[in-house]
Amino acid sequence: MAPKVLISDKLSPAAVQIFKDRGVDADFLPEVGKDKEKLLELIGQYDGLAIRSATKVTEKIIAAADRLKVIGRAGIGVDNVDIPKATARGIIVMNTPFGNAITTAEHAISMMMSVARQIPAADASTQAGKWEKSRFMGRELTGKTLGLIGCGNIGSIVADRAIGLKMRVIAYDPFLTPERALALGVEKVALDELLSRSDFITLHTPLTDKTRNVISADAIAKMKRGAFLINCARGGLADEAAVRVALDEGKLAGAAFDVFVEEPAKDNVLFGAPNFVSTPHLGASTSEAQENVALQVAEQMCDYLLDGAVRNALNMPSISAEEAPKLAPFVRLAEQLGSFAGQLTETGIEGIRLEYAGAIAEMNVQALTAAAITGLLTPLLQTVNMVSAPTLAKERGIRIEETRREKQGAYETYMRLTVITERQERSVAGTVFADGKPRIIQVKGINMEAELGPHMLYITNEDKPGFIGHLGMELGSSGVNIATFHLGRIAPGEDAICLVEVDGEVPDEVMARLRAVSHVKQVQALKF
Ligand SMILES: NC(=O)c1ccc[n+]([C@@H]2O[C@H](COP(=O)([O-])OP(=O)(O)OC[C@H]3O[C@@H](n4cnc5c(N)ncnc54)[C@H](O)[C@@H]3O)[C@@H](O)[C@H]2O)c1
Ligand SMILES: O=C(O)CC[C@@H](O)C(=O)O
Repeated sequence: MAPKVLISDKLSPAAVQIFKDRGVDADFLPEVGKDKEKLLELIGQYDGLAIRSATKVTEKIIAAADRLKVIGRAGIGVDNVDIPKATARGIIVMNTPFGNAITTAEHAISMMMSVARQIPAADASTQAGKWEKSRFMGRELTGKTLGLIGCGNIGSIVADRAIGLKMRVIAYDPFLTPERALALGVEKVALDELLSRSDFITLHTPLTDKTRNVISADAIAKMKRGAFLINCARGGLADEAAVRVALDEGKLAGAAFDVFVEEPAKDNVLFGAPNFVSTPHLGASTSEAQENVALQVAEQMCDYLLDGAVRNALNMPSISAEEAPKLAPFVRLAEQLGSFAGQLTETGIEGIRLEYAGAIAEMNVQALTAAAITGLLTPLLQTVNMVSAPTLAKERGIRIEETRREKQGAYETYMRLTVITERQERSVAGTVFADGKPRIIQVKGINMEAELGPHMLYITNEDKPGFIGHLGMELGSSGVNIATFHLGRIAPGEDAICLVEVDGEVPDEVMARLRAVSHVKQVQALKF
């Protein structure tokens, strides 16, 4: 029986044709994405679901999706898909990371020009017969400083176009290496410097815990009076109420938003503010981009449904069906080592060294390296997966070194990942035990043995009597339950590391109290 795909958003008809040509039954029902009940009723009949942003693939939808094997997002952002729930049900989530990048970058440039010259207001006034020539005084772009927050696919295209407009481009992006910045012709700066120097600021990051409200009232206070703000990335990167105040007070000369905290935006606090320009999430809406992403998603979904081949999956490594079961725990180990190091890395990564010893050295090391890079980049990049991770690392000028060795020491398999940054080298090593579960066995050369849980605390401290009791008391009195506790140290009295698994997220105020515990040097929450 041919696989069946539901297209529940407005995808280009080109996608329907691809499915048909390749022998996949496709139902094109673009209104279903907006009708939760209808989607819930229908989803159980399909092997594939092709979407844009209107369809919300929630836990409830996934629970009802008995046959679903793949969700294909024609676009970049997958905020509308519950990926952990899809993963738990073995459903692959794939996207098309590059198909609409140029179009979205062009929209950001259009919005910048539009707000700089007050085009929408001038248009409305002119068509109302007012001819208010003296009301609309614009700002020239030439020679002005454009600050990019996020310099990935879209940010770097915006940089290229802005340089063509004779702007000076500066960028804040922790993953931008100096070499990549040089190649793009942008100056890499810290966030505060970007805020204080930019005439125009455009946002190009995913929405994560670290980027939410990156433009807050405090950030706006650091900006130049009369600066402009453009957001064509994700609602929530800017605090909308703070932007409204800044527009009303004239601190910001204008703002242009394509994306909003709540979409569809019907009654937003920014509506009606002075020199505020808006579009209804049109960043990717050109016929070219929609054709690109529709064709790509249809081809990718057919490849998977018909041949089991995986491309641009966000929750599944690209490995053949035969080797998958054997490799799976080692892929998990590689991802955990990468994620561990990535969550502890604050500055630009110059290189990664991967050492494989024992039986692991004979495996599909390329897949394991890709898994390690995926884990490393995931805290900062929205769309990284095992297929794209090596390319993304290369594009960012991150050097990858791999070495394979025979078994040494006590472990049958040993994998060590070392991250080389501008400032330091940090290594973390692990193995997979006979129970198939990955373990961390070394951090910064310090031996320990820890299984990682969903919520971990990474603590570095001086090895002094009383520290463990003090830490336990602090966590206990704050109501934080300890699941597991692992210790390691260089030598008595020297640097020590403590990995604590806790049952749930640790509130900020508790983190602050832990940092104040005597002999503690660093406390960081890690999620796996
Ligand atoms: N408006 C639209 O229709 C539309 C269309 C496509 C993409 N988007 C959105 O645009 C955004 C960028 O997409 P992309 O394809 O360029 O993604 P990308 O993953 O290629 O680039 C994101 C960049 O953000 C950087 N970054 C991550 N965390 C950061 C932080 N805390 N501070 C500064 N930089 C940080 C990363 O290092 C990376 O270089 C995403 O949010 C995406 O969903 C919107
Ligand atoms: O599908 C759209 O129109 C928006 C897509 C965009 O937000 C994306 O993340 O790719």
